[in-house]
Amino acid sequence: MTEDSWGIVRKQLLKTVGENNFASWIEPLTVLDFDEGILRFLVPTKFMRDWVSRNFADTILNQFRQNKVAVERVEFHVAAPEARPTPTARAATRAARPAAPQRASDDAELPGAPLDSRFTFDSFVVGKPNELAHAAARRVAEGGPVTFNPLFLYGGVGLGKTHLMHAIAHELQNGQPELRVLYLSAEQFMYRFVQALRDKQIMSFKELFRSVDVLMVDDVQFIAGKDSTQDEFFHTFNALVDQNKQIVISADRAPGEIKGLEERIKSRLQCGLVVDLHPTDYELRLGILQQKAENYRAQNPGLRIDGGVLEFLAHRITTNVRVLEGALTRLFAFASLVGREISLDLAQDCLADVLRTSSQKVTIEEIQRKVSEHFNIRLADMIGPKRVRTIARPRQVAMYLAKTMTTRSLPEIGRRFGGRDHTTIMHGIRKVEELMSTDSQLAEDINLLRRLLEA
Ligand SMILES: Nc1ncnc2c1ncn2[C@@H]1O[C@H](COP(=O)(O)OP(=O)(O)OP(=O)(O)O)[C@@H](O)[C@H]1O
Repeated sequence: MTEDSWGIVRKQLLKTVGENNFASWIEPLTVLDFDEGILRFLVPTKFMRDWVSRNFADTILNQFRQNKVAVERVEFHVAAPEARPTPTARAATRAARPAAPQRASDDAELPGAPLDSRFTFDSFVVGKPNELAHAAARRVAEGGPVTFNPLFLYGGVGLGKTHLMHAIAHELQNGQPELRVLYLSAEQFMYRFVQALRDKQIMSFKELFRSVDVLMVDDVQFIAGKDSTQDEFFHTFNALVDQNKQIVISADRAPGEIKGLEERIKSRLQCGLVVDLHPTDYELRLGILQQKAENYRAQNPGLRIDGGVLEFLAHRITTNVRVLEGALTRLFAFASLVGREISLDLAQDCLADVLRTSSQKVTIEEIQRKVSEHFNIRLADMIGPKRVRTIARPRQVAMYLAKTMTTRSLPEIGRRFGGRDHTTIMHGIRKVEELMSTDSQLAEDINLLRRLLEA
C-alpha cells in the first residue's frame, strides 16, 4: 500500500460518495500506516472517527479491493486526545448529527433535546406578518439546491424565529436523514469556540463546523462586540458558503442594524435573503390562540371556553406570541384548578396583570362614537333610555366592545352608559356574545368596528 494507491482510491471515492461527503469525510483522512492488512487512518475528531467508521469504512475497503490492494480492515484513530465533552458540548454535538435511527442509543446518554419537537411547520400559524418568512423557511426546508445563502430571519422578541428554524431542521432531518444539520444559538457557538481554544482543539472545532450541510445560528446579535468569536464565525460562514452549504441565521434586528457586528459580517449576512417577521396582527394572534386552544382541548375535553374569550385575548395582548401563549396556558391552568369554564370574567381576573401591561388606549367614548356612526344612530342614544332594538342593539355592541377593548370594570362601563347598573351591562355583553355565534352579519360588524378602533 503506497500513498499513490490512496491517491487513486481517493479520486474514485470522490465519484462514489459525492462531492459533499467527500469534502466532509474523506478529504480530512490521513493514512497513518498499513500493517498486516490493517490500514489505519488518522481523523481529527472522535466524532468524525465514529461517523466515518459507521458510514464509509466499507466503501473505502471495497474501493481498495477493487484496486487489488490487499486491505483486510480499515481503522480510524483520533489524531489527538479529545477533551471530555461537557453536557453543553454534548448537546451541541448531538444537534450536529443527523437523526439517524442507529443513533438512538447514543442519544439516550445526552441531556435534553436540541430541537423543540413542538416547533414544526404544522404548528406554525401563518398570517400576513410572517408569510414571507414562512415561505422562505419552507423553501430552505425542501433541501435541494441552495438558492439564497444565508437565509436571514429577523424580528422582535417572541415572533417565531426560533420556531421557524427548528421547523426547518425537523423537516430537513425527516426528509433527508443523512443530512448534517447543526442548529445552535450564537451563544453556544461562542461557548464551543472558547472551549475549543482552551482545550487546544480548535482544529476539531473547525472540522466540526465545516463538515455540516446546514448551519443554523439563532440570535446572532449575541456575538456582536465579541471579536474573536466574530472572526471565527466569519471564517466558518465563508467556508460553508464556499462549499455551497445552506446557512440560516436569526437575529432580533436586520444585519445592518446590529451594533458591534463587523462590517464584513454584516455585508455577508445581507448577501442572501433577509426577511423580517412583522409584529403580529389581530388575525394572526387569533389564529395562534385558536390552534393552541384546540390542542389544549384535545387533551382536556371537558374544558369549555366561552365565545369571545379568544377574540378578547387576541385583541388585548398585542406584545408578542410568547406572552399570548403564556396567558392562554395560565388561563387554562387556572380554569382547570378552580373547575370553572373559561369566561371573559375569568380571563380578566386571572390575567389582570398581563392585560394591564398590554392595555390599549381605546376609550369608551371612542367606542360609543364609532359604534353610533356605524349603526347610524345619535351618540346621545348610547347613554339615553330608549329601548327600541335599533338603538338597544348598537348600545349593547358598544358595551361589549368596551368590555373587551378596555380595562374598565362593569360598574365603570355602566356609569359611562348613562349610569346603568353593572348587571345591565353584563346582560348586554352576554346577549352580543350569543348573537355573534348565530348572526354572522353582527359578528362581521363587530370585527370591522374593532379594526377601526384599533387603527
Ligand atoms: N406563527 C406562530 N404560530 C404558532 N406559534 C408561534 C408563532 N409565532 C410564535 N409562536 C410561538 O411563540 C413562542 C415564541 O416563539 P420563538 O421562540 O420562535 O420566538 P423568537 O422570535 O425566536 O423570539 P426570541 O427572539 O425571544 O428568541 C414559541 O412558543 C412559538 O411556538
